[in-house]
Amino acid sequence: MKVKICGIKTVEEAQLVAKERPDFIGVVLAPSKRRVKLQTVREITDSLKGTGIKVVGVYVNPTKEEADAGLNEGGLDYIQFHGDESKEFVEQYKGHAIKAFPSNSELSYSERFDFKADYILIDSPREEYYGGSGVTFNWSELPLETIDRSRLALAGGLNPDNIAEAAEQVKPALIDVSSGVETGGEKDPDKVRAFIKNIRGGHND
Ligand SMILES: O=C(O)c1ccccc1NCC(=O)[C@H](O)[C@H](O)COP(=O)(O)O
Repeated sequence: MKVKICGIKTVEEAQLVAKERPDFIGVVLAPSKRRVKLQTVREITDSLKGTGIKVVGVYVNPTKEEADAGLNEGGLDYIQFHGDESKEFVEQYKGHAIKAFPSNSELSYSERFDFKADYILIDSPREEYYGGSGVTFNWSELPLETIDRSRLALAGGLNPDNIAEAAEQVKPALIDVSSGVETGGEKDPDKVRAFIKNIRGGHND
């Protein structure tokens, strides 16, 4: 099970979180209290070179120019499409694509998994925010027997206290968290450590 710590805002925060050895770090380029500039993204990706940690840029309905600039100028490994992007748009980024859907999407699970993205991320229900809301949904609504669990990414209100149960119940390929490992709006290394430990059964490796 891979882990993504999302909403990193500075090189310093990236370095602190990297010590806990997540598989992915996320930076938000969409309108958000966590939004960062492309220049900062480049500084973060440069600072993580050689660590093996992949950097994911989170966008809501980007243009092709914006997504391409994220990969080429920002040095991103993946683009996370967190809006209402079409199948055709997302497919252009196969090999570098995460497609997020709110748990209350109008699309069926089978339609969501028809998107040719590397991961299909199921997040909190869409209400006020597109993402990073810290709101949990009922994991038992996921049709685990019929979806491609090797591409399933789980997010939405996860934290060090509920992650062991979520991981055990859902067994996704990727787990994504933001609010649940923050204190006062900043990433909290102790919470990140506890979160990853509770997924990896006591080992941070
Ligand atoms: O984090 C944001 O502010 C954000 C804003 C707009 C679109 C997506 C956003 N975050 C995407 C993520 O990948 C979060 O990690 C995911 O939504 C889970 O967030 P949380 O419930 O806070 O753990």
